[in-house]
Amino acid sequence: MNQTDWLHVTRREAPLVVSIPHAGTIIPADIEARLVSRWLARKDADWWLEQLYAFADGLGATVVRTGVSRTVIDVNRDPSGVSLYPGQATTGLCPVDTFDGEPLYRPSQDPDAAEIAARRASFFDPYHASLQAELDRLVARHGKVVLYDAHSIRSRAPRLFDGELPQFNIGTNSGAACDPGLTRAVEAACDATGLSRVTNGRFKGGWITRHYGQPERGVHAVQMELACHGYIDEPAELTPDTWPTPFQVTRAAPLRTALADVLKACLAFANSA
Ligand SMILES: N=CN[C@@H](CCC(=O)O)C(=O)O
Repeated sequence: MNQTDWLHVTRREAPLVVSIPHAGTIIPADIEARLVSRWLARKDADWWLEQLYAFADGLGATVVRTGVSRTVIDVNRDPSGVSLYPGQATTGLCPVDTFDGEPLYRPSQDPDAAEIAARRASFFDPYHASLQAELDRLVARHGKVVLYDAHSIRSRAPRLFDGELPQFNIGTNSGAACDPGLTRAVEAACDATGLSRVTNGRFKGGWITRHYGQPERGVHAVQMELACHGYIDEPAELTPDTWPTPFQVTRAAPLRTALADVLKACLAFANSA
């Protein structure tokens, strides 16, 4: 697969990079043939994020997005295979089950170490080479850059967390990934909506936030995990007939306005002395 078929980089000049690691649905045919079902393999995608954040390049943000499904390889996981949350339920670099614990592969079809290494070379490394190059380019130009890692998830996923997720879940690797001033600015933009928000709750930031967030080197990273009911219907029961639901432009409008304010707050922080 040619890189341009799946790796999308919109290059702009402002000191803000938006990473979209989980909206992809591409699964190569040889992998798909070994999966339990096409639907299950795409169930945990961050649906419609490219539509939700379509305004970002208009703000001057550089956007890096993979079209490849996280089921093939998850670019938000440590490439060495170390768990994001040791001892807790989570999905891995080449996940073998869904958020709900359903097996993704037919019996004896899980990827072995050689296949994981090949997927890493094909899809993980190019994504990160692009992300690193864009961050380097913008740090060289501005000195200080915000990396905003964009996610969404169902508001209820009992294997991963109790109860219902707030609308905005900000992750900064418990404060290590960015200056506290950026965290406060993003929190303020979320809180101005009156909608629910938590910082470093269940979602503290994945590998992208943890790896690139190095304030001392000019990269301030923040992860935004949205409860997806802010822009789409979330059915009580997920089946191939009910999920995913379509993107809803009207429903998404207030959330988009809030997210534009969040990204503007990121830019104001990056442009500050
Ligand atoms: N929708 C995706 N969520 C992220 C969250 C990472 C974290 O735990 O903060 C993921 O699975 O990579």
